[in-house]
Amino acid sequence: TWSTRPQRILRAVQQSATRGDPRSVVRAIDQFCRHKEWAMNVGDEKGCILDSVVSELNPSTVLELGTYCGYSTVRIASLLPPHAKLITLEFNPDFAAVARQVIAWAGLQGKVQLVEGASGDWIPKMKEQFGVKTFDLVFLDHWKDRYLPDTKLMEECGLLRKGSILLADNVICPGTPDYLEYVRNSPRYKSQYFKSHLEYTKAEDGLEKSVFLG
Ligand SMILES: CNc1ncnc2c1ncn2[C@@H]1O[C@H](/C=C/CNC(=O)c2cc(-c3ccc(F)cc3)cc(O)c2O)[C@@H](O)[C@H]1O
Ligand SMILES: [Mg+2]
Repeated sequence: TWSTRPQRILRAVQQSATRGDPRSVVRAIDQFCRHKEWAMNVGDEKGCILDSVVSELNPSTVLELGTYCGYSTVRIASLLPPHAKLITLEFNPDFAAVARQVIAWAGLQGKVQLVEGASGDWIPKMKEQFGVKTFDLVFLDHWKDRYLPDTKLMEECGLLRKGSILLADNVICPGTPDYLEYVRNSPRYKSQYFKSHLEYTKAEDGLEKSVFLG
């Protein structure tokens, strides 16, 4: 096959979605991944939970760990208030290149800063590089064994404030047991599980929403 799956997802967006219309970009990716090729986007069912958390919080500063093709980046950015900023980290240059084009097709490049690099390297530099004080919302959707170390790193770097929300994908499938144990047992978090399904399937999965208590 001449292309990669992310490139085929981008082509589906360019062929089926309307430029500047984020909802049509989300729909095009969901259609492609449900009917043509499965891909690890948060998907439409968990995506609605993501949308409700973002809309309720109305965050000014958002961090996303693991951009992949930019599906959740587009969902989140399309719901942000005018001056809000979303920083999304992606260390695979091919995925980052696709995500940039998906985000641009949705017309959201003004709200999104896609940073090519590893979360472990960039989290300690957020304040000095991007003038970020703290994040109102962090969406974790990168390597599952990195959720916990990166959460501890964000705490150590002072990037979380009383009331910051961590929203984690895949806490059941593939699963993030050490992270779940931490946020559910630490006195510094109030955690809540939103039961759903693995994107485009009937398997159980869910999002964990954890409020940092300071
Ligand atoms: C470690 N620091 C990092 N810094 C920056 N980017 C990072 C990154 N780790 C990973 N990434 C990037 O995030 C993305 C990785 C996501 C990992 N996600 C999954 O493995 C995943 C996997 C499944 C899945 C579920 C069931 C199954 F049978 C097969 C797969 C479902 C999901 O929703 C998933 O999110 C890639 O784009 C990768 O390049
Ligand atoms: Mg995921």
